[in-house]
Amino acid sequence: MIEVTELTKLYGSTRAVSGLTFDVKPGQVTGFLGHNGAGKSTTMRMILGLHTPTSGKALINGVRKQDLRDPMREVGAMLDAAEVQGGRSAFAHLQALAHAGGIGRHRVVEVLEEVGLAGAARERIAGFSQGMRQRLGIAAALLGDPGVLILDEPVNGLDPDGIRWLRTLLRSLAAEGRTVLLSSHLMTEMSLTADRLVIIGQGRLIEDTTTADLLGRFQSGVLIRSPHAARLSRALEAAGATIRPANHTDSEEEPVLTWPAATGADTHPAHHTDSGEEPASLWPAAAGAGTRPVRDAGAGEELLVTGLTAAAIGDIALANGCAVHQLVSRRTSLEEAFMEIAK
Ligand SMILES: Nc1ncnc2c1ncn2[C@@H]1O[C@H](COP(=O)(O)OP(=O)(O)OP(=O)(O)O)[C@@H](O)[C@H]1O
Repeated sequence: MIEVTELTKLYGSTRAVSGLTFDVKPGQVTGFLGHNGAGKSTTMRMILGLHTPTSGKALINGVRKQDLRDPMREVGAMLDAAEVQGGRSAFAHLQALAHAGGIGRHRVVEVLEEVGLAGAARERIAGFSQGMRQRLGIAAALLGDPGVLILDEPVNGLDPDGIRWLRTLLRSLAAEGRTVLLSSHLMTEMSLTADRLVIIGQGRLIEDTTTADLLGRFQSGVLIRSPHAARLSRALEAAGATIRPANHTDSEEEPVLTWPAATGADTHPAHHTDSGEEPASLWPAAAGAGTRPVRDAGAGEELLVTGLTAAAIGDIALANGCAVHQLVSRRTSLEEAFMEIAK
């Protein structure tokens, strides 16, 4: 278990981490997401006792890392795989670490097997690819068979096979009841690996949620454009659909998709005052959309419909005598969603 409470780190005038609070629970893979410079590495370094917090605290199994009685067996970490000295062999490197932690030689053999480096164990690290270095870093983290694992950008440099291997490894370690925290700036990869997502931006917490919840908010939808948008919207909603403006605007109005957790804004629709045409109740505050009423205007604005297939939408439009000028299935890319959330 990792507990981060009101953690703050200032580097001179740079506020790298700001009042960050979240838990990382055992039995799950937790993804720690943020753009470059968001504060992920700084947070991990504070959890690992390598940097001193300006304020707040970060605990592993209820105590600070430096107060753990048997640190290597309680927590394993990989921060920067490139830092490893290149002159030694992988075996010699791991054996030195094992020796320092009072861990037997047999464990070195085991972890080399586990990360797929047994065949390269006697080769000098200097000749390793970035992916091999990542595997070696993960082997080092696993040496003490720890209950808590902290990995900074472990996917970097891995090829697709390596990424799949790592995903399976981390999920099985979590299934054994371990606490697994890994950072990344790749939303799609994290969504495939992590059960929970802690997303930060500029050192602050933006989201702490399950991956399933986040994916649900960015589910598939169908983009439609109709000169009878209001009538069609009513018919679609009556059939159980949720409708919101699509994630762009080509009018002079403000952008329509905002992310409430990022802005803290209350995005519940306000009554439309300039046309008075449609009640705001047309617009459920679904998925945190910055919503506004639908108007029938020219070719109509682009709307994102969720909860119905494109075929069902077409049938409903026909049954209600609504022309449709565009009907396109769309899946919001998770990277797009992440850009929106974390900006
Ligand atoms: N030792 C340091 N001295 C001064 N500023 C630092 C130091 N370490 C990090 N920073 C600054 O703190 C902020 C957070 O950096 P950090 O490396 O924690 O972010 P990150 O999310 O891990 O980014 P990346 O994915 O690029 O590693 C950045 O503005 C960075 O420049």
